[in-house]
Amino acid sequence: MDWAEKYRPQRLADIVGNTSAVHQLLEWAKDWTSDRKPVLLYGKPGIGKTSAAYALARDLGWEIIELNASDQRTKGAIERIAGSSSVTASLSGALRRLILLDEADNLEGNADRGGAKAIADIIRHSRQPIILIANDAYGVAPEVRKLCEQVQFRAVPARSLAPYLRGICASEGLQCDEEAIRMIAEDAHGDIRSALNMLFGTSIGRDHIAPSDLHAYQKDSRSSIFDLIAKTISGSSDDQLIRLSREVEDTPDAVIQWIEAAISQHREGWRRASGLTLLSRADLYLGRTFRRQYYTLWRYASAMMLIGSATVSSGSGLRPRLAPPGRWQRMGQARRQKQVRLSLENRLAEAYHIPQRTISEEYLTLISRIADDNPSQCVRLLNLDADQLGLLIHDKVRAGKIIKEMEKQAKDEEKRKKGSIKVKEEKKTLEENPSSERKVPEKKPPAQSTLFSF
Ligand SMILES: Nc1ncnc2c1ncn2[C@@H]1O[C@H](COP(=O)(O)OP(=O)(O)OP(=O)(O)O)[C@@H](O)[C@H]1O
Repeated sequence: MDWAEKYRPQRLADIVGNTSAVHQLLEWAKDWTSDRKPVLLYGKPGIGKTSAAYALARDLGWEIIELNASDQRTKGAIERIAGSSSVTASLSGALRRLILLDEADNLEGNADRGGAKAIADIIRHSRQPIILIANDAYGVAPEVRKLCEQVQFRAVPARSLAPYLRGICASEGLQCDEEAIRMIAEDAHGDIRSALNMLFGTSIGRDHIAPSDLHAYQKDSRSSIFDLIAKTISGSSDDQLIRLSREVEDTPDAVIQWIEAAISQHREGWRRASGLTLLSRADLYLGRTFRRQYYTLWRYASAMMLIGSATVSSGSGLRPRLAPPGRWQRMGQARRQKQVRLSLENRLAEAYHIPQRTISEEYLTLISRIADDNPSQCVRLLNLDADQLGLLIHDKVRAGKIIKEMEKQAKDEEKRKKGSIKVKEEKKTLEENPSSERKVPEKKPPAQSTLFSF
């Protein structure tokens, strides 16, 4: 068994790092009642989200049902599996049944059509606790996200990971040099699964690990795009660049964008101009590769983008900031924005019984003006989240404040309600037992509300 599985944390206390997230999760579970929101655990892969959910269930003696494969994500299947289990008592006699929805940021794919809506319905009606897991909270459909309490898992820093790796070496009887431990902890970038895999991979056939063994293991494994771009800009040899380009997982059309981002950082205009000219030639070859389905052309494209850029960059002394191309980030933001817009238009279409397209083309400006005059009423009526309101009133910051204020008011109202139930009980006790002398506070009138309409 590989070590990532062998050392999967069994109890919450075994989870490395993320103390406050684990605490938040435990508090949620301890106080759980059926009107409590489900939890959305999010964060990058390999940092313990799934393990934490299982460990929580084990610590509390809860049963766990996991739904993760996309073929289980059709509306009917979700309703059948999670819907029924969420409202019936556990057969095994466990106190509760924890429903785990992994890959919650992947509910809208082809096989999942209807998934997000089904999950939103289940969440609203479930009488059992639910944990959703996602890498990116914003990838989760807004109608689901806003029903959840969000708990962020963060990448585990190398200084917390190193002692953990040392412990594993000790229990495996493996000697590992401090420098090797440090390198593994840092190379993992917070991903504990990847650190364990690297340690396990390097340990095969050895009882001692030195930093040089690690290099050998890393060389055997795939090189990262970071190595490839750094080596290209530092002007490494043609052979080395071609070898690295075969090892990276990224396809040439992704690599070309990374190089473009790095080449654009040259101070000298001629380097930028020559580099970008070469990239545009490489891009032509890539286009032809796809159009003609003739993959031999990839080689020309790779050679031109890598060897060409290395020639242009050699001797520049540039140490580029290696970051994913800004265009991807902008595309991600645009995609997110589009999702918010679509969910808003669908909500309006449903509320006013007007087709979504008509809303988009004819009514959005009008509704936006009305919403601007009375945003909180609009939120109440249409059940909007901060992103949707921000889009409607064209002001993200104001929308955030309004939603926060409304959540606060809702909490206060909840407390007031609980208080008035208590007062009623005390009043009843007083009537039954007049000798008791407690004063009954006056009941406040309910908040006024007006209708939002157009
Ligand atoms: N915080 C942690 N403490 C201890 N071990 C961990 C932790 N995070 C990850 N691991 C190790 O990595 C393995 C994978 O972790 P897990 O499946 O919980 O990650 P994840 O965040 O849910 O990742 P993914 O998003 O890919 O599902 C575990 O079996 C465990 O060995």
